[in-house]
Amino acid sequence: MAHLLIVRHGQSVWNLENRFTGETDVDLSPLGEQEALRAGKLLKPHPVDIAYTSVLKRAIHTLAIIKVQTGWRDLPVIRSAALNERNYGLLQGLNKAEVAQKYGAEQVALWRRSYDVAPPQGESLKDTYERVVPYYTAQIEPQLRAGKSVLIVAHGNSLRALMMHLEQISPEKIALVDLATGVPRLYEFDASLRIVEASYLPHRKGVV
Ligand SMILES: O=C(O)[C@@H](CO)OP(=O)(O)O
Repeated sequence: MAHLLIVRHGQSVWNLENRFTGETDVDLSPLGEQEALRAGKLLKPHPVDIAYTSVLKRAIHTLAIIKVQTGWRDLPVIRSAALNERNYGLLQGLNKAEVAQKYGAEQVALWRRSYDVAPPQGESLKDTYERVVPYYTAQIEPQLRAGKSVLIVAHGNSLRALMMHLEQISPEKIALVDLATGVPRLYEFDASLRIVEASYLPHRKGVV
C-alpha cells in the first residue's frame, strides 16, 4: 500500500533565537540545513510519488535539500498556504522566554499547545486544523487512495493538526505531542487507508 511521510522543516533562524515564528517567512539555520540533509538520508529508502509543502521558505528549502539528498530531482511538488504554520498573531517575532516572563508560563503553554486557545489575533490549533485537514482530505488523501506515496514537508503546528486527524489524537492529548525538526514520521496504511503503522524514522515498529 501507499505510504505517507510527514516532516517538519529543519531548525529555522527564529527557532534558534527562540522567537514565535508562525507565518513569518524566515529561512533555515545552518543546523536546519544539516537536519534537512539527515531527513533526506532517512527518507531515501521510502520513495514517494508526489510532495506537498507550504508557501514558506523554511519548508520549501527543507524539501529542496531532501530532493537533492535523495536524488528525487523530478519529484512533483505542490505548494499550498493551507499547510503553512499557524498564524501566531501578535506573538510573531517575540522571544518565547520573554513572553513567558510577561504573561506567565501557564498562559504561554495554553497559547502554544492547547487545542482551542488562540494567541492574540492569531490562530488556535483548532483554527489550523480547520484549514489543514480539509486540504489533506480533498487534495492529499485521494493520491493515497490512488496508490501514490506522499511526502508532506510542513510545520510544527500544521503537522500536529494533521497528526490529530490521522492518529485520532484527542484535544487533551495533542497538548503533549511535539514534533522535532527534520525527523520524518512514516505512516503505512492498509487497503482501506487505515493506519497499520506510524513511526518516526529510523525507528520502526511503533504500532498505533
Ligand atoms: O514559533 C512557531 O511558529 C512554532 C514552531 O516553531 O512554535 P511553537 O512550537 O511554540 O508552537
